[in-house]
Amino acid sequence: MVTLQVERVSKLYGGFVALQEVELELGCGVYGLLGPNGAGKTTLMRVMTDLLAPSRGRVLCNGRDIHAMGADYRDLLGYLPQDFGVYPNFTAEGFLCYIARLKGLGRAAARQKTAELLELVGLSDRRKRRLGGFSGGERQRVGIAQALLNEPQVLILDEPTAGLDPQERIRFRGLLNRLGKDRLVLLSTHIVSDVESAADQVILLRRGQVIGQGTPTELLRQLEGKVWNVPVTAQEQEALAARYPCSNVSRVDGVTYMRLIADAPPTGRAEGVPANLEDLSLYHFGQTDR
Ligand SMILES: Nc1ncnc2c1ncn2[C@@H]1O[C@H](COP(=O)(O)OP(=O)(O)OP(=O)(O)O)[C@@H](O)[C@H]1O
Repeated sequence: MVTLQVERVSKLYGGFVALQEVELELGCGVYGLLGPNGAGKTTLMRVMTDLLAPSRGRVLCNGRDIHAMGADYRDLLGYLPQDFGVYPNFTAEGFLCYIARLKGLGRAAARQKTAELLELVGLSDRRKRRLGGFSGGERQRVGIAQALLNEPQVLILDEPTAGLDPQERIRFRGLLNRLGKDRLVLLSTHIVSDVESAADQVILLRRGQVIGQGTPTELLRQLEGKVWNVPVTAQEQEALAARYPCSNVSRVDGVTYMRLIADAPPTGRAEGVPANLEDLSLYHFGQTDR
């Protein structure tokens, strides 16, 4: 089983602290790195791929410093960068074969691996089509396939769901579940629903610091007894919004409900409800997807 340990990693860009004393221990499974824009997710992932040197601290894979491991680490690693670009004139099959050859696979092995991965990401029927005509979701799937060419034990995906439509997101979650069974998968996102159903563990990153790590259930325990569904009148709505963080407003049978985070019931009609990750994101980051 593979493990990754991030040991007191800090990263400074000039005087700006992008990561501060980050400590993490990861094993097999799917980890969702959740944080608002600018929290330091890409920086942390680049440090964990050994593409970026930390200012302080180090990352260990199975107990060995990844920088000292060099090519040995890259053999274990698959990476989908945030700005994954494709060559529009390549077919899906041609592109993957090309990357496979660059990664050192022989011609026959490259073909076989390409066919296998196109099947895994559900693109076999589109293998002869040019990438230039692919949708955002199809392109991301090609990106994931290229990251899997060397059968990595560590798979790092930076914002893999960017630009996916709802259908593609669901499909992507299924793929992640399969991939996380026997390897370490770390994906970053600022979209709460991405980690809600796909991640075994969630890592919360805010202003370069890890402010929480655990299963969604463990993290949600912090909010027990603090989330309220409150029926409101038009007059109440503004005053309550100014006073409490609001993770949702809904309308049912002509009544408006606000979902509020507060230590005590905000009004006499407030009903306590179980917290979800959307509430947690609002609580920690002051923002939701909505
Ligand atoms: N090369 C750089 N030089 C200076 N500052 C940088 C550099 N790269 C990133 N930063 C800053 O460091 C902070 C963290 O950036 P990073 O890209 O890691 O965040 P992120 O959580 O991935 O955000 P996003 O979701 O927007 O990609 C940001 O404030 C960013 O402006």
